[in-house]
Amino acid sequence: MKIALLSRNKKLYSSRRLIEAAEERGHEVQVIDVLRAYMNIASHKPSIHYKGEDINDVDAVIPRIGASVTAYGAAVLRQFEMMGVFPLNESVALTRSRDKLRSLQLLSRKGIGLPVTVYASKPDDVKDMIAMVGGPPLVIKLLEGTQGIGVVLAETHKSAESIIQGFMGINASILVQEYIKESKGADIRCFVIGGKVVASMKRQGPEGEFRSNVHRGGSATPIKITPEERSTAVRAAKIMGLNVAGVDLLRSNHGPVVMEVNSSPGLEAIESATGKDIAGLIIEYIEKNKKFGKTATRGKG
Ligand SMILES: Nc1ncnc2c1ncn2[C@@H]1O[C@H](COP(=O)(O)OP(=O)(O)OP(=O)(O)O)[C@@H](O)[C@H]1O
Ligand SMILES: [Mg+2]
Ligand SMILES: [Mg+2]
Repeated sequence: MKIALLSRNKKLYSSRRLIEAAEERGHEVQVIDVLRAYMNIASHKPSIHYKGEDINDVDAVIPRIGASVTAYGAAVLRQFEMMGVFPLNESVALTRSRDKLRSLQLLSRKGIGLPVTVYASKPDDVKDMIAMVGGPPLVIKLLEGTQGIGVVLAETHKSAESIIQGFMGINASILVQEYIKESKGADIRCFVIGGKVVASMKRQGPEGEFRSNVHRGGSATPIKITPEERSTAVRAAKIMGLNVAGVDLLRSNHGPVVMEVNSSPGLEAIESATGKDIAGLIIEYIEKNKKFGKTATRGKG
């Protein structure tokens, strides 16, 4: 089959591995930088052009769309869906997962365990907000943060208030969250493909750091997860509508809680921690499941 890989950089580990795994299995991969793709929005005749070429012979599309190009990338993916091309993850699920509030709301309505979380833009009553998550210590997160940047632990009322006021002062939307102390600076990444957890790793922050992000010096090791963790990860991916997802969990006293669900989970850490051929499993999933027009929304968004 012919696979379109939506990626801005084919030299990145995850892109390289997906290309390698597809080619090993005799497939052809075309890498498309979404920002350079252009689309004809003609009635009943959707098309995508890339570098002067009409892309009309693709069987499946793998989105690896960076957070900064989510909207345009999702439009390109949606165009493929309108053409009947099978997406590894569909555009609706991708945009859902990129919106932290929408994700938490979707997960909460299905009863997935979550850290107690309050969202705010311009709260008048900061003290009430702090009380809602059970008081300090608590975690304050910039909604736009990534790689652990913009995630702060406030240990006292005073520091919580001043950090929240500081973020409000620069008009940043924030999440205030119960601090899961029991997780001891570690989180669990469950890699889900087609409703199964195919690999999982524990990420542990360095001594004295509550954030486990590999970019903040965290280390990754394989971990055996519990049946409850497994079913939580699988359900979370399903609720988001993702065929492939990286579900991040914290081990709390009240069971596994989901921190976030990633629609383009990286392959490097999980493959090197577990030694598993995740890229190969993704291509296999496409081989088994690709079907013309097989999406929940057929590009309706
Ligand atoms: N409520 C919490 N309790 C305990 N630890 C937390 C909590 N929230 C976050 N952490 C720790 O901080 C790390 C970073 O938080 P989070 O994943 O929410 O932000 P991020 O990694 O910057 O965002 P993104 O994953 O979207 O790029 C987590 O991996 C986890 O180790
Ligand atoms: Mg994270
Ligand atoms: Mg993330």
